[in-house]
Amino acid sequence: MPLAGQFVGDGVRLIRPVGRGSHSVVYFAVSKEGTPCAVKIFPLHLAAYADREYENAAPLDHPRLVRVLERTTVQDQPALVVTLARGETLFDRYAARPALTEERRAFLLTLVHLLDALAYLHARGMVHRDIKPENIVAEPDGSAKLVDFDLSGPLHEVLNAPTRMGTAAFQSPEAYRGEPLGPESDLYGVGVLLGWGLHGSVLEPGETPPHSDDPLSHLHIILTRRDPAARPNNALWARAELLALAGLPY
Ligand SMILES: Nc1ncnc2c1ncn2[C@@H]1O[C@H](COP(=O)(O)OP(=O)(O)OP(=O)(O)O)[C@@H](O)[C@H]1O
Repeated sequence: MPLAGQFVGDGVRLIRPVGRGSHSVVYFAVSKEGTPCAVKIFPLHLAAYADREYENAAPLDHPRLVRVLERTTVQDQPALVVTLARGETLFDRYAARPALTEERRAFLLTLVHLLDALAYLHARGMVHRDIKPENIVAEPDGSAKLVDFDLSGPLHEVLNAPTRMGTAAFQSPEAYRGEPLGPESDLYGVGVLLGWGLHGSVLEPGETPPHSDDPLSHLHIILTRRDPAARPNNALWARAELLALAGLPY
């Protein structure tokens, strides 16, 4: 049976797909009061992802994070009702143009909002572990929200078996090695995003960035240091540095 038109949870009606990830399909939906929201639907065998995302994210409440409202099911598939992030993903928005030359102010605002979200998460003892353009939804002025907490978890979590968290191009070297991850690993992803904005493409891990006269290239280089111990681990410091280098007021 098609999912569009189905009712889930407390009278939430699915309207149409709005995004797709490797673990789920996400629908635009409307609550019974008429409020737009999103419903993230997982295949049955990934119920543990839905449970983990609900456990990790339900207590979170920050303007730069979507809120996970309810754990439910849709035609027996595990699902989450989530507040809607308006706009388009950074991946869609900047697929064909370097963000920092074409839309500097909007992209800087997006990075500031991302760092606000990470500062909140890190202060609560959590790490996102999957910073990438598909997980950041931005409005035309650059206002952004971070989505997708199914890989998130406690800082420096030791898992039963080494697990490579995240998505290859944005993954820190320690995430690639399957080591426990801290705030500096999320900031590595921010650094890769910044490099993408500067150069219009994602560099290969370890690749020397092309020369750039942009003052922000300094921050790109230090946020993508391969040694996690030599990399900044404070999102608020990175936010202040970003604005100072960009010559913008705090
Ligand atoms: N709350 C939301 N509001 C609007 N769109 C959303 C929302 N959550 C997710 N999306 C869209 O759905 C896509 C997939 O969502 P999400 O990243 O949570 O799925 P996933 O299966 O966990 O993906 P991944 O491959 O990163 O593990 C996102 O890239 C985004 O386009």
